[in-house]
Amino acid sequence: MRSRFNIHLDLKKLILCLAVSVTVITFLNGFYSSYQVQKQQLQQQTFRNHKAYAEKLVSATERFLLAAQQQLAFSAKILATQFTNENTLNQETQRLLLQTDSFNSTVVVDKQGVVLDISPSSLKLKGQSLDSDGAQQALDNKKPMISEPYISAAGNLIIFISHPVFNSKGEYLGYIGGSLYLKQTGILHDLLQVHYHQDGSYLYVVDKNRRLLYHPNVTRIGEQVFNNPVIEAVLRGESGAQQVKNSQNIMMLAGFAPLKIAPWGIVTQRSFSATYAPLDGLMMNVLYRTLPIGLATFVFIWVVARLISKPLRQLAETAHTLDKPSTSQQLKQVQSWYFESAELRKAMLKGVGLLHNQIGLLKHEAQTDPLTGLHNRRSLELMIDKLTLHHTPFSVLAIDIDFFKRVNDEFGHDFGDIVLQSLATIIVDVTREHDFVARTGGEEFIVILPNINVKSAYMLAERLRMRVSETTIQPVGCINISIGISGWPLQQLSVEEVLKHADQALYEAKKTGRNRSIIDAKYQDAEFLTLQ
Ligand SMILES: Nc1nc2c(ncn2[C@@H]2O[C@H](COP(=O)(O)OP(=O)(O)OP(=O)(O)O)[C@@H](O)[C@H]2O)c(=O)[nH]1
Repeated sequence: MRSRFNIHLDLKKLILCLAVSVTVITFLNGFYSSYQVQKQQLQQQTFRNHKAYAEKLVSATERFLLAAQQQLAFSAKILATQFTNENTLNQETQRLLLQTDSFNSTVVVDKQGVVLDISPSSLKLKGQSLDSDGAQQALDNKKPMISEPYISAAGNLIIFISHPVFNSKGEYLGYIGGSLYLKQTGILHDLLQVHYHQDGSYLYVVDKNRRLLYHPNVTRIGEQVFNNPVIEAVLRGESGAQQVKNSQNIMMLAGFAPLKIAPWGIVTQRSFSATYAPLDGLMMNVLYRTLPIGLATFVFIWVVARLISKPLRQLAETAHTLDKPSTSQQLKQVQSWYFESAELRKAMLKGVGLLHNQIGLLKHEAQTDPLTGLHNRRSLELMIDKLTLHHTPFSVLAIDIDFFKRVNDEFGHDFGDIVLQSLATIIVDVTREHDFVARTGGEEFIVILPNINVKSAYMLAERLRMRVSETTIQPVGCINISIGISGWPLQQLSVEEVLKHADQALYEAKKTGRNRSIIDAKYQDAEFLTLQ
């Protein structure tokens, strides 16, 4: 039956395919898992770092704001007794501006909101009323405060830190304050800029109105940012870390922490691509390191596949020629080194043995006369072909039982068979081992005598005839035979003609009284046979 799949895959290729697929899948799975684990670790690490970083910046910023408030408190104490002394006012505003380096400008304002002194003086606001949000808040609150960001009279985005000034009787005199220009360099800017990472991380500070107080992109300072879950979380007073999409729709890993001293929050973040960039190199490294082992595994599998498939392939190839005599030898040479192939070889050897026995038996039956066990006509033809092929001369005896019909008629067919078998035994007994005896018809026999001339053949025929006539076959008694003799080669006669001449001589013997041997007339003068 034809295979449903006409695929020319051999075992070696199948093993190789299977093993390579398993190896590649295992490798890819390992590679992918390792990538995912590394990525997760990197993400966790980045979250931890950024949260810690945001908290650290919160504490640094709070320290700075606290220090600024303390500096203002110190000045307010001095001004409590010197509020009308212009020199002292000027000294304090300048000292705060230059010594502390905390503010972009400093100012002393009386309780009506009029500027008593301002540094730098280039701002030219002395004597003017301040009506900015920060100034108004400071006057209204009469306590230390940090304002919300607002646009100053000079057009700067400002945060104003102020401290009230009370005299010894506790009367409110005004306040002293310092402003931080959010869009310009200053201590707050420096503080946050110093910490700015060069690895793709950045941070921003946001106030309760979701307004950016600090951002590395200065143009965005003052901008309000809505719908940002990280900003919402930090303004709720939470600190932590999470993934977030920034305003440019870039995925970020963010850490965040709120300030306590002001309603602000600090967010530090890094893009996915910057975070995971080292992974590419790492994974390439893994690939390079795994490659030699992978190649070695492949070679190992290839060799093993060859070893496993070799005996089976040899057995499969031998299976095509089971009827050849050399098959057994070929099977014995197959090195079946593992159980299944060894068993298969054993079974094939057994099968081949049985097959050859069967073939031999059939061959024997095809060339044997079943009654006498002598060669039959087919076998006779093969023998003659062989002799003529090798130019081996031979003589022919054509033998026939005289009046055999009478035996059958008188004793029955079965006893007739016994006579035939007895005659066969006598012929084999009288002839030599390498002479060829065949039963070619009912009671007709042909004997081929290789390398025997017709004269010697005649003498053997006579010996045979005498022996037959002297042998008693129970219950038939004695029988006689007639023999015609010819030989090959003779002149240009073919083998068929030679056999015909033996028949003619036999006919002659019958005609001239039976129980005799006659050499065909053509051979009367032939003393010896010679090759032509
Ligand atoms: N028992 C037996 N008889 C056979 C067999 N084959 C042929 N015969 C018989 O052999 C006989 C041959 O008879 P004929 O051809 O008349 O020859 P014959 O009686 O021997 O007479 P001649 O040959 O002239 O001497 C026939 O009776 C056949 O039936 C066989 O296998 N067994």
